[in-house]
Order: sequence, then C-alpha cells, then structure tokens
Amino acid sequence: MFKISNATGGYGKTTIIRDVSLEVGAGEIVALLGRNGVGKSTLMRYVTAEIPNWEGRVELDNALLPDTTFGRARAGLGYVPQGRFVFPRMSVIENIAVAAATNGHKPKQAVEHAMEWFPMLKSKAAALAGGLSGGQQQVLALARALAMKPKVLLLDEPTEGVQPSIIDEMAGILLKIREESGIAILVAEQDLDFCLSIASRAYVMERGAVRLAVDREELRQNKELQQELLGV
Ligand SMILES: Nc1ncnc2c1ncn2[C@@H]1O[C@H](COP(=O)(O)OP(=O)(O)OP(=O)(O)O)[C@@H](O)[C@H]1O
Repeated sequence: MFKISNATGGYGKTTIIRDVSLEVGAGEIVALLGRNGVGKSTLMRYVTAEIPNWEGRVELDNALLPDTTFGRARAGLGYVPQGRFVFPRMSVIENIAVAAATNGHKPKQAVEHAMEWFPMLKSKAAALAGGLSGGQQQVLALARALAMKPKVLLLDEPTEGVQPSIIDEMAGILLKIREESGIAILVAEQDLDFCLSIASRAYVMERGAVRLAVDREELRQNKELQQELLGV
C-alpha cells in the first residue's frame, strides 16, 4: 500500500540514494537498517519531498503522492524526523492540537486520543514541550505525527538518545498503534533490538541502495549480517 519505486535523489549534484524500491503494507512495521551515512534519512527526505525527486515514484494506495511536503502530509504521510520535532515554547497539549489542526482534524479529539495512546504525556499535559526529557519529547513528536492521522508513518531513529525504559514503552505503543489503526510504519534505526521487537522484516541499505531484504527471523539469527552492517 505504501510503495517507493526506483527512488534516486541527493543534495546539489551529489547522488545519495540510488534506485531504491521498497514497500510497506497496511498494518506492517518495517525497519530500514544500515550504518551511519548510508542514506536512510535522505530516503525519508526524498519520500517527504524535502529534497528533489530526480527519478522514481512514491505511491500510497496505488496513487502517486502530491509533489509537495504539505500535500504529502495531507495525503496521509506522517513523518518524525531525526532529532524529533516539537514546539518547545508550546505546551504538550498545544503541540498535539496544532498538529491535528494543520491536517484539518479536530484538536480536542486528537488531544484526548493522544492521552489514551501515551499515558506518559498525561501528567505533562500542561508542561512546556521544551522542558520535557529527550525521551518524552520523542514520544510527543510521535503523538504529534499521529494526531495528523497518517496512513503511513516514517520514523527516523526514534530511539536515538532515549533512555531504555522509554524505548520499551515506545515499542509497546507502536505495536498497539499498528494493531488498532492498521497504519504502515517504516522506521530507520540503528537499535537492532528495538527493530527486532517491533518490525516483521527489514531492508538493509548500503551506499544509498537497498542491499537486501530480510525477515525478522533471518535478521535475528544472522549475527554476521548484524556485525557487518550495523557494527554491533
Ligand atoms: N543536507 C545535506 N547536504 C549534503 N549532504 C548531506 C546532507 N545531509 C546528509 N548528507 C550526506 O548524505 C549521506 C547520507 O546521509 P544520511 O543522513 O541520509 O544517512 P543515514 O543513513 O540517515 O545516517 P545517520 O544514521 O547518520 O542519520 C552522507 O554522506 C551525508 O554526509
């Protein structure tokens, strides 16, 4: 249902991603793996139309996505960039309400829903987002993306700099979201354990291209692959 075909793009005149094709089905969580600098974030920026499309297609439910970042968000593409994105001078509630309103959804309902998904945000509802811990901000960034009611969710290294207890909670929430809402989730990660706990399969990138596709069991068992590609 979410499909990238022959994606090629980069910065200036430098090609970073080359001929990348992958798919994520409804209700599926798929990991995007690879060492630092292989192009995972660049692929996400290509998909969200933040960098020019030199070649290739991005489709959702068999329809090409619009050309602009805003149009893609409206069409159902949710994105939590690396390093998270929240408005630090707004409260937790305001952050979620603004995200919902941006995509034409009712803010009050979105906030109520977010508080059900993310109990950890409940006690912080009135706090300024900038005062939350890194992990709480990451969870808020996820809540903001979900308030836009996406059909596909792109997560760029959601566990980076997040403490283990919050990583576990995040994994549980993502599994629950997948079950209840049936959205497709593509998650770029370096944390293999996190991926193994939530993703049913993975694409492994190397030098801007997808080098192989593996299912969870293959990834769990292939220690050589883990070492070679992830440096673990
Ligand atoms: N804004 C930019 N302008 C020019 N080159 C960039 C830019 N952003 C990233 N690059 C280059 O693109 C390549 C891929 O980087 P990218 O961030 O996509 O990799 P990544 O797999 O997401 O790695 P990481 O895990 O470190 O985020 C790197 O060589 C990087 O230096």
